[in-house]
Amino acid sequence: MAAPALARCMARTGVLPLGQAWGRAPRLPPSPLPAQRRAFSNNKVLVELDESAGVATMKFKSPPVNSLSLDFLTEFCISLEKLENDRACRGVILTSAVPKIFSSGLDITEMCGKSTEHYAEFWRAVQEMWLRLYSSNMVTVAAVNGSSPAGGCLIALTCDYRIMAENPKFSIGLNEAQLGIVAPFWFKDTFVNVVGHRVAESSLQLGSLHSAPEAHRIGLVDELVPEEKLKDRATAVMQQWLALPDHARQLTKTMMRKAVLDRLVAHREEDVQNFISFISKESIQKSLRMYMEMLKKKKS
Ligand SMILES: CCCCC/C=C\C/C=C\CCC/C=C/C(=O)SCCNC(=O)CCNC(=O)[C@H](O)C(C)(C)COP(=O)(O)OP(=O)(O)OC[C@H]1O[C@@H](n2cnc3c(N)ncnc32)[C@H](O)[C@@H]1OP(=O)(O)O
Repeated sequence: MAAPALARCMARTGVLPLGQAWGRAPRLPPSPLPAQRRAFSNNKVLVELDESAGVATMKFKSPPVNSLSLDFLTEFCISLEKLENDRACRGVILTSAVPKIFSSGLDITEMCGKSTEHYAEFWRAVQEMWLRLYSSNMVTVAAVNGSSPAGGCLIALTCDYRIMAENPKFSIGLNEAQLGIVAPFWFKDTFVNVVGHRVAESSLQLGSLHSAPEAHRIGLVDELVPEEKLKDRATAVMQQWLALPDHARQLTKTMMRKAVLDRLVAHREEDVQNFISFISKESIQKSLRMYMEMLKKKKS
């Protein structure tokens, strides 16, 4: 199904028509086939699957800043679903093909001056991305090779393990408060599960963007490595995780994440309505417009 048709279907039903994102049967190990590499790509996400290792790399390629637009989110979910259903794939590394940027977070233009229907469609796609990634049966490793504010940080937090390039110019964090907006409860829950309540509380209130060393110190990322070693390190970490039996790891992951996933699943439509009423406020629209202007001025 083409991305726009799929987006419409997601807007109508609230889920991708490809199957449920959570509560799947455990994955089976891949059959011992000869070594093979496959790649598939749509406009914004490139996927390379190394069948012999059982590992895919998903590269975000939506310049200039890999913002999470409706199209991006739809393509992301399609790619993830394909891998989830592929017995040859047991793990996925998420990284960026755009230099210096992992992802700039939700596409602000999707949240400015649009219709209620558009906000609902967009927010369902954001929810879908998170539900699918957080509940994935695959091992998920974020190789954070650039700045990663807000929704970009959420993607990294949603993975099982985070490795960041130790470039002092890269920052990561849930900076929503700086935009005059509020991270929804499931962003907050995911953050708390990674860094703990105290750190999450102050970081969220201040809308902090943490430098790579600071992010490592507070546990937001698990490791820092020189940029040129990021890919190899992500591959090595993936191998360590895949050395364990899938079923034990998957059931443990489900046990750790179920409460947080269930909370959104139970309140999904309410969360969409909250988003619409919040984002439609004139004061919030004004804050977002000013923020976009600030980004543009920074350039000139
Ligand atoms: C109790 C009640 C609670 C109710 C709550 C209910 C619901 C919750 C409501 C809302 C929740 C929303 C959650 C939002 C999450 C988000 O992710 S918001 C997005 C936050 N992102 C950012 O703040 C990042 C902004 N961007 C930057 O800081 C920089 O662009 C950069 C990523 C560091 C890259 O810098 P640089 O390389 O210098 O590139 P430029 O700044 O020049 O940018 C290039 C062009 O890209 C445009 N752009 C950048 N980011 C975005 C974005 N996120 N969306 C759309 N567009 C973006 C930028 O404007 C430039 O455009 P032009 O070339 O000037 O046209």
